[in-house]
Amino acid sequence: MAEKGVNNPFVIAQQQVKSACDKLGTPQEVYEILKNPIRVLEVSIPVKMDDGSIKTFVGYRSQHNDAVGPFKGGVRFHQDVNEDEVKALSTWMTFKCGVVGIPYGGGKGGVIADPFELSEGEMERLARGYARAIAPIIGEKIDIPAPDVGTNGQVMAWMVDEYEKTTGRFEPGVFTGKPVTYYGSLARTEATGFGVAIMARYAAKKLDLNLDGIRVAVQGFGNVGSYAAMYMEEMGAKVVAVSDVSCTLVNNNGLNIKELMEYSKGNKNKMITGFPGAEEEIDRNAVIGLEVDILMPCALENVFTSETADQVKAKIVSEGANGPTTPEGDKIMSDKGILVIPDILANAGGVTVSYFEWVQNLMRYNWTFEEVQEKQETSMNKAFDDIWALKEEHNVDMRTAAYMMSIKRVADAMKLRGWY
Ligand SMILES: NC(=O)C1=CN([C@@H]2O[C@H](COP(=O)(O)OP(=O)(O)OC[C@H]3O[C@@H](n4cnc5c(N)ncnc54)[C@H](OP(=O)(O)O)[C@@H]3O)[C@@H](O)[C@H]2O)C=CC1
Ligand SMILES: O=C(O)CCC(=O)C(=O)O
Repeated sequence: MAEKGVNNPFVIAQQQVKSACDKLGTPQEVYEILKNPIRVLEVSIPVKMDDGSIKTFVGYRSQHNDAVGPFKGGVRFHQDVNEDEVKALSTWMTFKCGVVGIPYGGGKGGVIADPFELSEGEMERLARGYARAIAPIIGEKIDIPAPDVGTNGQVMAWMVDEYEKTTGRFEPGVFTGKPVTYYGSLARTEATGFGVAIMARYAAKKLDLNLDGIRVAVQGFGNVGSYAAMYMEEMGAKVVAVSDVSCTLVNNNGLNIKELMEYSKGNKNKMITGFPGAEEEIDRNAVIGLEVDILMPCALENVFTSETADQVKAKIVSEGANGPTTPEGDKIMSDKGILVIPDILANAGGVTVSYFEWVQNLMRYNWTFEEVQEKQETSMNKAFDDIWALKEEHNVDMRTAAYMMSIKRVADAMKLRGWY
């Protein structure tokens, strides 16, 4: 999905930034600074495998911009990770943090590895090796990684432990997305999916759509997709389709999402195939063309492209994944009148609650689940309203408006700091 040539995500990220800079009329220095990450580190991680052999994995940490605050962004373990993908993801993080107005810049990490091919022990040694390798450039006030595709709270806990062993400093806030029992925040695990759902609900309200019985399809059933689906169901919608790499499950009366979450946990590689509560199983890619009102891409990049965007029948697309839509895909969906809630807004709940986790870590204090979700919702609804107002004022789509708002914040900080 994240190929280097066709639909290169970094080229797309640069185009998105450039087109919003042009709309804003920023001085050319702004794009000149924002077009590339400030630093990209490539690391080589030797891992002792269970059979006694040594296998070397390649990893990256890209630090895009820290004008507003420390670099922030997840770490992806996936076989298709590459340098340009990590650079794009770090660029998107800068502007995502700007959208919700949290005091961070953008960073992102990745390791070329298929987690499903690794035993738990190999996964732990890889996570620790990566944390050791990037330790010189991260820190609680410098760069704060978190989970992304293929990583989770346990991986973050290993990394915090390894960071302490490597540096001699106990800084639990150097990674976020940790388990609640080890310096994590309540409501972080749910945060990204919850945000994708509440942004869809907010958009539905704008379009006068009632959520009761509304048809929803979700692509990807990992951390983001599963909670997005669960919250949509709780809000009264019917989640009629869910996909992962194995298939798309369909049930026109609505899938029981909690049962599906339980089922996939116990299934090989956490897959959804074989779920008894589905009416039928169809091709995994068919999910995007189904007759639904709301579509939630929660997997990887380049889902809605010049070749596929035309299949979309939904009225609202809430982007849980980073970079699911290419600029051509955006144009096609916009021409069809589809309201696309851009990734840097729709999935900003994860980093927002990571920020709350970090604040709690620095204070050595804990908030309740309800407090965290309430703060998240207030922050994301405000971002939605601000972006909506800009979209109306400049007659642009929500993605361009989101970039315009965020670029202005980052550019103001760079100006005040004397970067241009
Ligand atoms: N975790 C977070 O807090 C945040 C994540 N995001 C973004 O959300 C997206 C998902 O991340 P997350 O849920 O954490 O990752 P996970 O690893 O938990 O889940 C990814 C899911 O995507 C599925 N998937 C992969 N390829 C395909 C495909 N071709 N078709 C259908 N499904 C597919 C996977 O299936 P399988 O398991 O079968 O391989 C899995 O269900 C990513 O783009 C990520 O960057 C954005 C903000 C925050
Ligand atoms: O929680 C975080 O810090 C970052 C999450 C992330 O990687 C993302 O929003 O893409």
